[in-house]
Amino acid sequence: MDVVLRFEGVDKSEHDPDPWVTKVRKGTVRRVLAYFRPHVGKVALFVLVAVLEALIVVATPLLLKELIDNGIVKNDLGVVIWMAVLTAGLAFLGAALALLSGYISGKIGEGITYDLRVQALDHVRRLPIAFFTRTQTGVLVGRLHTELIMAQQHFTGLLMAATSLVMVVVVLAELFYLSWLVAAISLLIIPIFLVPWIRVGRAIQRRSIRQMDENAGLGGLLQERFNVQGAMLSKLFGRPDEEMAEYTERAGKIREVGVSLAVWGRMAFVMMALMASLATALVYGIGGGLVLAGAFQLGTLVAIATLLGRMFGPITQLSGMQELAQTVVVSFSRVFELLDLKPLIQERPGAVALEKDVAPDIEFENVKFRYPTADEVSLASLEHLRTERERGEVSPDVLRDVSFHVGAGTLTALVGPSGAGKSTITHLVSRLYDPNAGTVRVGGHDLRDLSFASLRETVGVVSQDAYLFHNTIRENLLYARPTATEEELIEACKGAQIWDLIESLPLGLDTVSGDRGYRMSGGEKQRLAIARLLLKAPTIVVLDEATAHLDSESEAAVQRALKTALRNRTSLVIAHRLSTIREADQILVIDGGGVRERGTHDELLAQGGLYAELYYTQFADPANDAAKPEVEEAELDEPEPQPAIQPIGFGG
Ligand SMILES: Nc1ncnc2c1ncn2[C@@H]1O[C@H](COP(=O)(O)OP(=O)(O)OP(=O)(O)O)[C@@H](O)[C@H]1O
Repeated sequence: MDVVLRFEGVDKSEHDPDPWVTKVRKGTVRRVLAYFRPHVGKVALFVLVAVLEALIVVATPLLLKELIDNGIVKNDLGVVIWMAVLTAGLAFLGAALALLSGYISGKIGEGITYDLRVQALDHVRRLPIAFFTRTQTGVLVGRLHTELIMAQQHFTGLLMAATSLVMVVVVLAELFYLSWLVAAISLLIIPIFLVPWIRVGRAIQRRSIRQMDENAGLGGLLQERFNVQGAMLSKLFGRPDEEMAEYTERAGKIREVGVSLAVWGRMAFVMMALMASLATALVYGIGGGLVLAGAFQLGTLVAIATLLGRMFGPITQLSGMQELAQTVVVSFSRVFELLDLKPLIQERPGAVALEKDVAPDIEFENVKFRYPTADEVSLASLEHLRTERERGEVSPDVLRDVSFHVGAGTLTALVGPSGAGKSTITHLVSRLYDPNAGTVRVGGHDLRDLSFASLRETVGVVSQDAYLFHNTIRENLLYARPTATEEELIEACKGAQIWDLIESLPLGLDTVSGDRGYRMSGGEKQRLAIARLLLKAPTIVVLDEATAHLDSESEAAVQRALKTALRNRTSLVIAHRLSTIREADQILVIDGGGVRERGTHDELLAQGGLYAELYYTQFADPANDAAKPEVEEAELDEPEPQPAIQPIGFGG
């Protein structure tokens, strides 16, 4: 077998050097073996038990020989009874040892997989956001979970195969001791059985891998289509017939490979049984002749036949050992591949913490930034589509020489056309990415000098589409501050204008929200996110004001919630509402990855530049009352009609 495993859902042409295939790097075996180190004691015990098991297996035929030759043939009932009792006793001991061996191999296999899994999870959670934006979630989850389970199973299988090695050696030694002629003949005929057996093994292996591929492919597709957003998109835009055809085709492939696997599995079983029967016939044929010729006794013949019967299982297991070992190495190397991915954003040794509860200022100085390419942050094997890599992806500059200062405790509004770079600027403040040149400072410190813990504490982010875990509202809120009391939770919810709603729910704070829970509107979700922010009480707030999907009532409530959230904090807001923009101490008009204009609303209008243009474009829609200065105060208290089409000028 080639030491490769293919990844799901990717068509591969025959001669294509395929990045979706895991290639085992040099040193991988040594690396796998290193995981054994903490389990050396258990491995030694495992080997000891394997030897004892093998000794019991070879002792039984000797007892049978004794029973026949000195008991039955010599008419001695005492020997017959003793030997029968001893055989039964050994059978019990053998069964107990087999259980013990299974337990130890399970402990070793599970222990090593546990170590690897914990290490991988810890590593992946440290990877930068760029990794997650590049990676197909289903494949990543598969790598961290399903494939590891498989690796563990193969690993345990490998350990069990190792016991077979001990067994075969001991059985062969005894065969030679009993009759070198029969032993030699059996050694010669074993390959005749083994060659087709290995072929069957390979056929099964190939089909198992294909089955995994097909299952993972359908799993990934379902994960994408059957989550709430995916289901919504496919209901609104999907082509049900084509979609169903795709599901059917994939399910058909799974069925096909499943049937083929069942047939080949049965074939393996039949071959085993056939092998054992033919061997028995052969041994009794040749051995019977030798007994008649007086070469050895009847008891020896029975012992040899029994021994051979015991040898086929271990031999067939051994025949698959090399492939099993390769599969284990491949499975591990797929996780190593992840572990070797260096996090682009790391905490500097000796990183400092910002002073708590004091709003710091924010400064961008000649910041240049481009999003990392796939090669820089991700693995080809974790991406679904390969087009970018194949074309030699280049990543254009998104921010070119951005400089600005946000005073401590002030509000800066970012406005500008869609794709201008506003969100990117906010990403740099929370250090989701590091700039390629220039510096981002908070409280006078380069962000790269701050500890992650301090940065997390300082910067709070509310995005447009607030994400909630599938858990109770309470747990979602406590995520921001696990120690918060009931009173603090309620206070935060009141501040975020969401308490009335929560109170009206039958289960209140214990209502399950998130993907499969209580369906919250966009505005409600954002207010809950604001409550989460209030609980966290950061000194810097980064906010992407919601535009879409807010009814006028919840939009007014969100605005009120924001007033509380932004008070006494340094705020950077991607602003979509005139009220926020007018309240800002400074407006930055972002265009083409740079700060094109800066000033207050009135100053910028007076300049008659891009801001004024965007502003009047928005005004061009007479239905857009939100943009009219005179209704701005009222909108915080009373619902008002909203524009049918969102303004394109102030963000996207
Ligand atoms: N993760 C990413 N990887 C690569 N390019 C990205 C990524 N996110 C954004 N971009 C690109 O960076 C540019 C700036 O995007 P950004 O989201 O900062 O714009 P924006 O001003 O916030 O736009 P909008 O108002 O529409 O949200 C765009 O050209 C966008 O395509």
